[in-house]
Amino acid sequence: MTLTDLTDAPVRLSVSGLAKSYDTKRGAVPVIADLTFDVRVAEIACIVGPSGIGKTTLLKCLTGLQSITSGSARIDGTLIDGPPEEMALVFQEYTRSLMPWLTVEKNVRLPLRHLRLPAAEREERISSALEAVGLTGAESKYPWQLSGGMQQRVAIARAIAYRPEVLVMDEPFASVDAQTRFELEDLCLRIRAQFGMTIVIVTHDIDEAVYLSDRVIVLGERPARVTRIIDIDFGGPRDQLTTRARPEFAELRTEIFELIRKAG
Ligand SMILES: Nc1ncnc2c1ncn2[C@@H]1O[C@H](COP(=O)(O)OP(=O)(O)OP(=O)(O)O)[C@@H](O)[C@H]1O
Repeated sequence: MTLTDLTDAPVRLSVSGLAKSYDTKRGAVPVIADLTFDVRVAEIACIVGPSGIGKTTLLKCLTGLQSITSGSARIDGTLIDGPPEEMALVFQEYTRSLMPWLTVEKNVRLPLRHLRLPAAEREERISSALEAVGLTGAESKYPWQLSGGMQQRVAIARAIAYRPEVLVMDEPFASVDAQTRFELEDLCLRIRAQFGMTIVIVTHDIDEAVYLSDRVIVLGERPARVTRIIDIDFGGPRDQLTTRARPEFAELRTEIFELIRKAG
């Protein structure tokens, strides 16, 4: 499969009629009413919507950290009813997700302890993950010796060393400066190309969603429903300057902005 024919790729993540209520002292509070969408193998899907609509709640349901009230989420056809082995999660708060007392290399090594890998493969995964994120040579540094962007690269390296089928990211670039954000977005595109991972990202940044996505899933209404699913095809490799300068880019941005504004 090439990255130009993703529409023919099999469905990896399938969400069907997913609803979620939180049990509170005042009773069950519905947050998500009804979400249905698919994400195919090696696609990048961004989830956008107004603040408080339930984006993080959706990611928690997909990663098995929260139970689903009704409906279902499946990965390769298997029902998600706990944290799936095939998934890895990257949070916005890299400072809280990395272990400050462990070196970069040991942070990346951590989740591999649970996989019974031959030693050579384990070492290869660690070094290729660090290489993929441009951190070769920083193995013995501690997270607190690195910039925010580099720390988020470590968190991403840790996720990709695990080689998940689906990489889930919750506002992963919200805490870094604009230049680093562009670099990390391009890193995402490279990871998808190199490892064929399916990537699901929650973002508040509409431009980021348009730049990265094969499909943008717009949430609206309260409790949340899918307002629209927008397929994005720029017909070739993406580039921060030329892709963002295209007229279709501006049209898509405006369309999504309007949808979110109406939904908010
Ligand atoms: N554990 C919980 N118990 C009860 N209500 C919760 C819980 N977690 C989240 N909520 C509520 O669910 C709603 C959706 O929250 P969520 O964080 O999923 O939205 P979001 O779209 O990710 O928000 P933002 O864009 O601001 O990050 C909010 O009203 C929130 O207060």
